[in-house]
Amino acid sequence: MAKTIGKYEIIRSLGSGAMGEVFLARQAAIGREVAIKTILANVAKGEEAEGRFRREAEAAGKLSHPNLVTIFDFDKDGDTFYLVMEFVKGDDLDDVIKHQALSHSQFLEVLAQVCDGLSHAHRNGIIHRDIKPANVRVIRDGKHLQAKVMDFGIARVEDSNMTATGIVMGTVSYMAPEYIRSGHATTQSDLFAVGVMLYECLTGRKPFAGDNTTTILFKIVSETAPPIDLSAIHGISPSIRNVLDKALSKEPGDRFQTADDFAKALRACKDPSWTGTLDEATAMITKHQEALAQAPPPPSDDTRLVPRQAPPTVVERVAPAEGTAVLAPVPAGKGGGRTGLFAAAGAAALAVLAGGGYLALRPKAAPAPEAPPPVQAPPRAEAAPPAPAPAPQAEAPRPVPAAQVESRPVPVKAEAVKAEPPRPEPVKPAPAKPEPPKPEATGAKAVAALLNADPRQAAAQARTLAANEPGNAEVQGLYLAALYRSGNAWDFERALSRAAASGVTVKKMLAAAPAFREALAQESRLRKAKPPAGILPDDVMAKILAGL
Ligand SMILES: Nc1ncnc2c1ncn2[C@@H]1O[C@H](COP(=O)(O)OP(=O)(O)OP(=O)(O)O)[C@@H](O)[C@H]1O
Repeated sequence: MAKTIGKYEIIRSLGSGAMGEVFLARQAAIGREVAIKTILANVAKGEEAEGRFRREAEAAGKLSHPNLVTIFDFDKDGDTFYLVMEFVKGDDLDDVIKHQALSHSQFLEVLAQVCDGLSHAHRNGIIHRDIKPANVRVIRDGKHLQAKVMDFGIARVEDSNMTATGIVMGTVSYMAPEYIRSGHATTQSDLFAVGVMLYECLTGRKPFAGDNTTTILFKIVSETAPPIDLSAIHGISPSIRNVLDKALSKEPGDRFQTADDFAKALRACKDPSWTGTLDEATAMITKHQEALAQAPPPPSDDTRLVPRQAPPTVVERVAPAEGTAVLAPVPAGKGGGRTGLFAAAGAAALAVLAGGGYLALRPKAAPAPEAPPPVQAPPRAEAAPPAPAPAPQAEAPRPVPAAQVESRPVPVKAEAVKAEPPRPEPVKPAPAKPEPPKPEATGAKAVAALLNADPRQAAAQARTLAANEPGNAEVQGLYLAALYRSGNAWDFERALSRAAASGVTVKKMLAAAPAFREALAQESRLRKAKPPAGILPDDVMAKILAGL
């Protein structure tokens, strides 16, 4: 190992990652310890590499925030590019998670600070693109807790085309669905990654787990994370489930719109008694109990909510264990710039999902592949019960062309569908399924008849009706009821906004659609339960209340 790099004296190696090696070094002139990240020659190869890395370092160097690692310098020694940054003592968040070394409330504070740092970066036009626990350092100094986001190594200036060298990197478990699909990462993609970390901090497991990259990518794009078990989570608000649902929404528009909003929600959840606008919501809904009480009594299985998770899907195993994915370079001129490049690579990834085998995996510098995530949460003082086992895998489907992957129906093994963890209200056994109406019966009545037996199917049918009759309060209310009974809070929110845009108010739907009244009555009961367990996020509830 060289003893110096530039004007810095190397002390020791701190570790290595996909981009190169990181050293602890000393800046002799001012006696300051720094961390130096060298960039692998093959990563830095290419005509524009130097300019690109310089611009990135320059952009990241302008950031100054207590929750972001400070960049001091960027230079070249011989053929080696290197980045000089603040040396951060402490532990990587992935180690902290592995050992469950913080309370749930402390984990929320760490993630809120990550959001604080990201908020600063986002306001300055920088997207991190590789948010993951290994890139967050946690400093614990007595009671003081500080998080620092590191490694803007693949961060890009918004709107830049600087990835044209053809290499796209990121750790797949934290990639947002839209980043996988299109290669276009936004601030929302960073926030999705924080959502993944939140799930991991709370459960010790990754929300989209799998023993190979293909499975993980497929799950991120098409499956809902297994619901968290609130009874195993202590000392924080049960509203964390709503926060998590929102953060992990597949659609960027359904997530927290800013890192500040996310940080606020996380900090609010540190208070176990916090229910956000729930108190207000409950009080106001109570005012309308009379109206709601006039609704016909709920059907006998009214408390039975369909699991929010998508049914287990079948994925063919092709790729080796998860690592940092490097999507194969596209020759210059063929990819049409960054988006084209990644779109091609994204299509390739989907082709792999379908059994193609295009995605190349580049192992991390450490020779051993990343271990698969533990099936059970690590032991905690509170002795959390074992986490739900991952969805069973069934036999692989026949490969299909990439273009078909997103739209084809996901093969389901009916017996493999798992129920959501118990809700506070008693769960009555589901009645025998009534005969589903004939396929041609697609009117409001048919949808209403399907509501109990198959809310997802009802929602699918009601969606068409709602699109055809945007101004029909009965239909819009029915659609919302079906979404509610499917546990689909994010589509509920979007449908609510669309109805409002068409002049269909909550009041009108309450009057026209008994199923909508029942859904709100159900939500009201769940929210009044101890602990509260409504399925709608607070801001959606606030919208409903605003419409009353
Ligand atoms: N500024 C820093 N201060 C202290 N330690 C650091 C600093 N930057 C990186 N490290 C440590 O150096 C090691 C290697 O970091 P690096 O960012 O290269 O890898 P990584 O994040 O694990 O992987 P990847 O590059 O694939 O994202 C990690 O253990 C990390 O905690």
